[in-house]
Amino acid sequence: MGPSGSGKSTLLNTLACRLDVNTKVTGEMRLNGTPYDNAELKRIAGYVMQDDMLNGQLTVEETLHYTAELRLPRAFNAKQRNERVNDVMKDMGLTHVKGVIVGTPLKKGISGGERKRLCVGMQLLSRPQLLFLDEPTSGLDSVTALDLLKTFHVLAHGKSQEKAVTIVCSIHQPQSKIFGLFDSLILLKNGNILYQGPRKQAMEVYKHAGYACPMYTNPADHLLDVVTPSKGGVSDELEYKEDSDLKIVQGQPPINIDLNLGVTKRLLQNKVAPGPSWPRQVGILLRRTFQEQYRKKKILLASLLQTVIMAVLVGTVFLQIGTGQKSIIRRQPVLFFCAVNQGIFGALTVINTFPVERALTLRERASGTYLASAYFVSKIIVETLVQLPVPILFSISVYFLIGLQPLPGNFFLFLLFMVLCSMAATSLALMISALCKTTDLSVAVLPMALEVSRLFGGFFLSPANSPKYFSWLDALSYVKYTYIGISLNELTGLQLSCDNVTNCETDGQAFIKPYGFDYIPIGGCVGALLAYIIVCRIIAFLGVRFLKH
Ligand SMILES: Nc1ncnc2c1ncn2[C@@H]1O[C@H](COP(=O)(O)OP(=O)(O)OP(=O)(O)O)[C@@H](O)[C@H]1O
Repeated sequence: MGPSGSGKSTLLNTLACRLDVNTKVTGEMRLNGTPYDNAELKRIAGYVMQDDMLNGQLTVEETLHYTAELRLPRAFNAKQRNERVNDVMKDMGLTHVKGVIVGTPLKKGISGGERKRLCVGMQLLSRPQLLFLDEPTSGLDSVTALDLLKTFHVLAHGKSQEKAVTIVCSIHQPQSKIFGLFDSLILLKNGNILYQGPRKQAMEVYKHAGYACPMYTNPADHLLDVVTPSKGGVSDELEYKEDSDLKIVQGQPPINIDLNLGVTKRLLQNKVAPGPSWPRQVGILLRRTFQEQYRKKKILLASLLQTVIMAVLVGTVFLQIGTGQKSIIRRQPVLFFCAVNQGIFGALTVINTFPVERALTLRERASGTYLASAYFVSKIIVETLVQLPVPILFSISVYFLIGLQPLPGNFFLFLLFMVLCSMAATSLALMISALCKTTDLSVAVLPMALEVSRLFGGFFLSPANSPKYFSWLDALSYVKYTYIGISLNELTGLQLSCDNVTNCETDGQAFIKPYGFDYIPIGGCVGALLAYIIVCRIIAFLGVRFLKH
C-alpha cells in the first residue's frame, strides 16, 4: 500500500519478473528461500494487471475455456477442463454471467467487477500457488471492491489446502473493511519501504511513533496521511512532519523474515506437466479467432456489401468496354482501378484491430499461454480465409460487367491476381502495425505506404520510364505487379476490331511493349506478389515476436 507514485506497481512487477528490460534491479529475490527466475515463476504464479485486457467478443465461459485449453497440461481431457472451468466460475462468482459476452467500450458486456473476476479466474485455472494483483479495486465502486476482496480473502485462506493461494496485492487507499482483510502489509513511499509486517501491528508502530489512529478514522487513510505531505501544505486534521517517516521506520520491530519458509510450506514444483503442443496451440487459437470473427460478422458483411457496390459502380461506369478501338483507352484505367481497390478494406481492418490485439497477445504470452509463432500462424490463416470472399466476389461481379476476355483461363488468372493483391495489401498493413505498435502511428504510416504503391503502380508512370533512383520504391509496389499481371493477362491474345478506323491495331499484344509491361512475365508478377506477401508477413512476425514494449 502507498500513495500514488510510491512504487507499488514497480515492486509488484519486480517480484513478478515483469519489469521492462531497461529497469535496473539490484538485490536478491527469493521464493520460499530459493532464488527464482521468470520461467520458474510462470509455472506457479499468476499475474493480474491493473487494466484488464480481455477479448471483448467472447463470453465469460468461452474466455475461460480457451484459456484452460491453452494453459492446462496436455494430459487434461475435455471433461477435466470443463470441471476446472466450472470450479473457477463458482469460486469467482461468475456462473450467472457465463453466457454473457465480455464486451468492448462500444458493446456492453459484463460489469467492471466481473471483468476483474474473470481476469483473476483466468489465472486461477492453472491453480497457481501465488497470485499477483495490481490494484484490483481501481475503477470499482466500494461495494463491488469489497465483494471482490472478500473473494480473494476466501481464496487466500482456502477452503482446502490444495486451493489456497498466496496473494500479493497492491492497493492505493482501501476502505477500512477492505484493509481489515489483509494479513500482512508493506507500506511504500517514494520507492522505499516504510513499514513491513503484520497488518495489525502497523497501528501499534504508528502509535509508538506518536501517531495514534484517531477514533472513527479509516486506519488505511491514517497510515497514508501521516507519511504523505498534503499538496497545500496543511493537512485537515494532522500536520505532516518531515521526521514522521523516520520515526515509523525506527519504531517497528526488526523484520524477521524466515527465508526458509519452504520447510513448512509447499516448495516450488520442479516438474510441471507440459502444456499443449504447438500444432494444438494453433488449432485452439484458430477456433478462438474464428469465433471472434464470427461475432464481428457485421464488419465482414459490410465489407462484402461495399465490395459489391464498388464492383457494380466500376462495372457500370466501364460497362462492356468491348473490343473496338475506343476500348483501348478505357481498358487500362479500369484494370488499374481494380488493382488499387483491392485490399483497402482488409488493410484498414487490420490496421485498426491488430495493435489492440497485439497488446492483449503480449500479455497472454507473458503469462506463458502460447507461443508467438502459434498466435501469428493462426492469425494469418483466419485473416486470409476471412478476406478471401472479398476479391472473389469483386472479380466475379466486375469481370463480366466490364466484359474482359471471356475465357476461363483469363478469368481465373484475373481472380488469382485480385486475391494476391488483396493479401499483399493486408500483409503490408500487418507489417506496418506490427512495427509501429500503436494504432495512431500505424494509421499515419499506412496511407503513405498505400499511396506510394499506387504512384509506382505502373499506370501513372510506365515501369520502363520510372527514374533509376526510385527503382527500389518501384520494386516495392504490390499494385504494380498486380496491374502488370492483369494487363498482360488481358492484352495477350486480345483481338481488337477496327471500327472503320484506318491504321488500326488489331492485336492487344502490340500494346505490351509501349506500355512498358514487357520486362516481367505473368509468372514473374505472381512470384513477386507471393514473395511480397511472405516477406511482409515474416517482418510482421519478427515485430510481434521481438518488439515487446
Ligand atoms: N525502488 C525504486 N527505485 C527507483 N524508482 C522507483 C522505485 N519504485 C518506483 N520507482 C519509480 O517511481 C515511479 C512510480 O512508480 P509506480 O508506477 O510503481 O508507482 P505506483 O505506486 O504504482 O503508482 P500508481 O498508484 O499511480 O499506479 C515510476 O517512474 C518508477 O519507475
